[in-house]
Amino acid sequence: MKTSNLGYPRIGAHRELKRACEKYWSNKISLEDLVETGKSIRAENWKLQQEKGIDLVPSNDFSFYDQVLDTTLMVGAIPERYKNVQKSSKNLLDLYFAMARGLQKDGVDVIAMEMTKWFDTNYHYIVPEFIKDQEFEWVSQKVVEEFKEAKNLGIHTKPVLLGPVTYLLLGKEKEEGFHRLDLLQKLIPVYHSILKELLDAGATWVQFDEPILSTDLSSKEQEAIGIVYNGIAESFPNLKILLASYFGDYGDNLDTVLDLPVCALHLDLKRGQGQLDNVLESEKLKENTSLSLGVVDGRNVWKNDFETSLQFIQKAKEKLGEERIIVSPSCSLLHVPYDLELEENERILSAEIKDWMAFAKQKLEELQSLKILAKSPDYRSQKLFLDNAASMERRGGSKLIHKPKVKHRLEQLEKKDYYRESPFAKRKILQEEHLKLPLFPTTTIGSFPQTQEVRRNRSMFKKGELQEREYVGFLMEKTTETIRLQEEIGLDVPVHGEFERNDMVEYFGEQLEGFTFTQNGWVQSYGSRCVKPPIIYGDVSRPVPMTVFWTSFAQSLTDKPVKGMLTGPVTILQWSFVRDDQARSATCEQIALAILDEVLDLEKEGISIIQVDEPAIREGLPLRKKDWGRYLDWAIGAFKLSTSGVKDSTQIHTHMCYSEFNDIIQSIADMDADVITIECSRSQMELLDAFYEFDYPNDIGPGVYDIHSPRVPSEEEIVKLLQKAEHVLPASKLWVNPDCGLKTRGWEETINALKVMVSAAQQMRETVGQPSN
Ligand SMILES: CN1c2c(nc(N)[nH]c2=O)NC[C@@H]1CNc1ccc(C(=O)N[C@@H](CCC(=O)N[C@@H](CCC(=O)N[C@@H](CCC(=O)O)C(=O)O)C(=O)O)C(=O)O)cc1
Ligand SMILES: N[C@@H](CCS)C(=O)O
Ligand SMILES: [Zn+2]
Repeated sequence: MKTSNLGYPRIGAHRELKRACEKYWSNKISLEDLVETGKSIRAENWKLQQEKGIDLVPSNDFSFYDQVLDTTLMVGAIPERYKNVQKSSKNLLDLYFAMARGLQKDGVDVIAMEMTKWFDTNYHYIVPEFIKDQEFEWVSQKVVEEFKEAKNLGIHTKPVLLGPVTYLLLGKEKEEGFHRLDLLQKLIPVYHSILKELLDAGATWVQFDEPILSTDLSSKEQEAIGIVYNGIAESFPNLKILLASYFGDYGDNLDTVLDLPVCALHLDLKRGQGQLDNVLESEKLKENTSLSLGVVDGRNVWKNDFETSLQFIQKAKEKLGEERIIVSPSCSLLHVPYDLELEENERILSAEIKDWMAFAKQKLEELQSLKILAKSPDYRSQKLFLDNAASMERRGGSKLIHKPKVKHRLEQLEKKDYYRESPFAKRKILQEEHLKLPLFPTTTIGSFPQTQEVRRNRSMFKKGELQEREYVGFLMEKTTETIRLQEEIGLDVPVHGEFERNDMVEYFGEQLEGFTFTQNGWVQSYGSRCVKPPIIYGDVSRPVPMTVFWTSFAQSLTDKPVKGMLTGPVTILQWSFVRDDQARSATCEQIALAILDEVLDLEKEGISIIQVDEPAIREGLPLRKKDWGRYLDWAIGAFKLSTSGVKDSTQIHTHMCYSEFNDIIQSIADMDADVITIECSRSQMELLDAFYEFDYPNDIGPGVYDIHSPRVPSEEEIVKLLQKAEHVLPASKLWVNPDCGLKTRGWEETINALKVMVSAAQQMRETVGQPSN
């Protein structure tokens, strides 16, 4: 029996990589310093995993930005627009960062590659771009270099490669007339060259990640998997292939993978528990194929229940024998924080709840314990097991979890609680009378720049170095300045700016009962950006108002209607670590009621426009279509529950970014928000087509400029986008706003861009009804 890990967090236990990257990007440290930081994080991770008894320690799971972008550079799929950067860069990392972030320097002006969500996680990958005559060549040697780097430290690793089928399918065709899978035959030789070099360097195992196998695949896509892995096995008979899919079971792809001549097949037994029986009972399971049993949850922070895991392991052991079992996490540990031991402040994370949890480092220990216990004939009498069982029992019996009042409130819900009083058409008239907004009303999505100054003040306040009075005074100043600024710029619906928030989810988690949070539980979201997901351990309720003070304060500074800003129940759920002792739908409904309480309090305080952000609704969609209906029922239901109790004259907005709407447009319409603001500029308003074709009934604010870039758009550009929008939707339905919040931007570019946006809206008002050319 072996233990294996699929991947380890790479941002550094104290976010060393984040800090080093950001310093390098602002020319504060040299390339050598940055490279050194990467090297020391890798060494630390490898040594730790070795110390914790992991037999198959991954390499090439490290990344300076993203593992999909690493693959793009590895196979030389560098889009044409970076060729000049490639020629002028002295090193591959600068080219790599230009692809990730765009580059505006020394006369070069090149936009970044698109970024989107990695399956149903809050991690973002850089989308590969392909053309019809795409060529591939082995460019970046990273995978071989890192294998050798570990070897020099005396650690024999298992290199991890993103498999070619998933890589191609996650990309986009940038031209018409071909399908990206047609490129497979050109891509395979590059993988073969790499494998040859890895074998020459002494590699034995290679892990191929093909998480696309947890989604619905066509027979052509399944065939592609067969072609790739039969080909590799044939060309490299001495290579031990570990094929890994995760975030779900293999479903209809199971026969395809069981046919493959691989040394080990990884099963995610957290998301796909039922598949172990299917695999063990299948006549197709090859005699020499081992199973990597993903029993330790790589997507959550709860301590492993050894009894459950050991039952899986024993079952597999009885059927296959000990030597064909590998004990693993369900997926890479990239999605969980580093180390629970760093959580030392009991006032933040109580000892009682900490006892129920395991972060990446603790999960390594769990793998080792499971291996030891699985080898023991009477594991239930072992101390390792008894300690774990006692902890499970303490959690099960804890008084912190169940709140009868919350459960009772859920039981009382009626159908009417999920519906607004009147249909949209009637609400719209009442809202127009009440709000008196012009055509093409202008607004922003909520956050304004979270500058170093804002973060430093909060950090000082949290450390006790700044009194509450001073911190609140500082936030009041920022909010006041921001309201004044929005008035000067001429925005019709100002916001308070969200300066008091560390994060749009964590901030709410900190104020809700049933949630706890961490000091250092950082998880990479994209590139150098991290989030600290709150942890939902019990029934959720809202003890006191969360945003009323700041919204009312902002409203007191202006006669314009200030838009209240909340995060919606599905997004709070999706971006938190969620309790695993009840259905996610039940937890989501509890959060919805807490948000409803806040919505009603804002309304009571005279706030007439309330935005409930739901950027994660699309991301939470199950990976298999058959599961969509059930999810959408409860997710859309939760949003409606959180917003339906208001008066007809109160305008509910929602906001979504990173979303493709075509396949869920009916559900978006069912949310019945009076206004939806969406990310649209990077697709040049293409996303609006879904709203047009569906004849979407309510109002829409298609984002008119990209907030991920410091670039200030021109008025002409925005007018063009708005005219495009007006072609598909009547002017009376359109709002004007950026793609998303402005928290990652600087002040200067924010002010300039908003001025241009307001001016473009004015131009549109003047031309309404006139034919545009
Ligand atoms: C909209 N997005 C979000 C997602 N998920 C969320 N949970 N939240 C989101 O907003 N998913 C999809 C997208 C992802 N986009 C982003 C965008 C930006 C960030 C980001 O900027 N992250 C910050 C951390 C934010 C935060 O929690 N800040 C805290 C702590 C700040 C900090 O590091 N403090 C320093 C001290 C600072 C000083 O003294 O100067 C420290 O603790 O050492 C805060 O503001 O209080 C990031 O820096 O990565 C994430 C996702
Ligand atoms: N209100 C949030 C939404 C981000 S998706 C913001 O403006 O940052
Ligand atoms: Zn957004």
